[in-house]
Amino acid sequence: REVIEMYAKAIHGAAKDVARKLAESLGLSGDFFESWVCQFRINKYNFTPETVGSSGVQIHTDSGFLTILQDDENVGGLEVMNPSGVYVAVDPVPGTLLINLGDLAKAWSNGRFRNVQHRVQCKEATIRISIASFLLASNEEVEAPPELVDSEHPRLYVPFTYEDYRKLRLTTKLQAGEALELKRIKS
Ligand SMILES: O=C(O)CCC(=O)C(=O)O
Ligand SMILES: [Fe+2]
Repeated sequence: REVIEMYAKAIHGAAKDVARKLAESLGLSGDFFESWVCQFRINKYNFTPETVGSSGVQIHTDSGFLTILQDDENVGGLEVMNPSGVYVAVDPVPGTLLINLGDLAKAWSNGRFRNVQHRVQCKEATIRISIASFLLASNEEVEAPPELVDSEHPRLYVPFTYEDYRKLRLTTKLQAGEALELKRIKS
């Protein structure tokens, strides 16, 4: 329990650091993510000879701002979709963490960041374990800061809370980023 608490605290801090640096890369400074929360999921895949070649996790985007993934060091299978729509395998690199951006990053950045689609394929009949830590918003509404909105970059999405958005993804079963388009401001 102590180890998990330490891990959680460190990852939460790292997630907020990375988010702040991403904001800085857009020329913004400020405490945008200070109150944002982190959620963890330990994924265990019981891959068998029958599941080889099939999907362990279907194609999806993560709903939060960013995900820090501690992937299984021995068992590959993660694939991300590149901008041309081609799956690219992300082979495990021991001792590293992987970061990918989710739907909130696209909304918050007014479309500048991309919510990357990914899936997990079963490559071999073995147990695969990964730890995904998601940086999610606080209770407040997520909206692009005014600096990212101008006449050339009109506001793309209505402000929404993460809770509201999570429910939308669940009820519509749109897991690959399409739910965000339901929040798009019609022009
Ligand atoms: O297990 C993995 O490598 C990825 C898991 C994942 O995409 C997720 O938990 O959202
Ligand atoms: Fe994911």
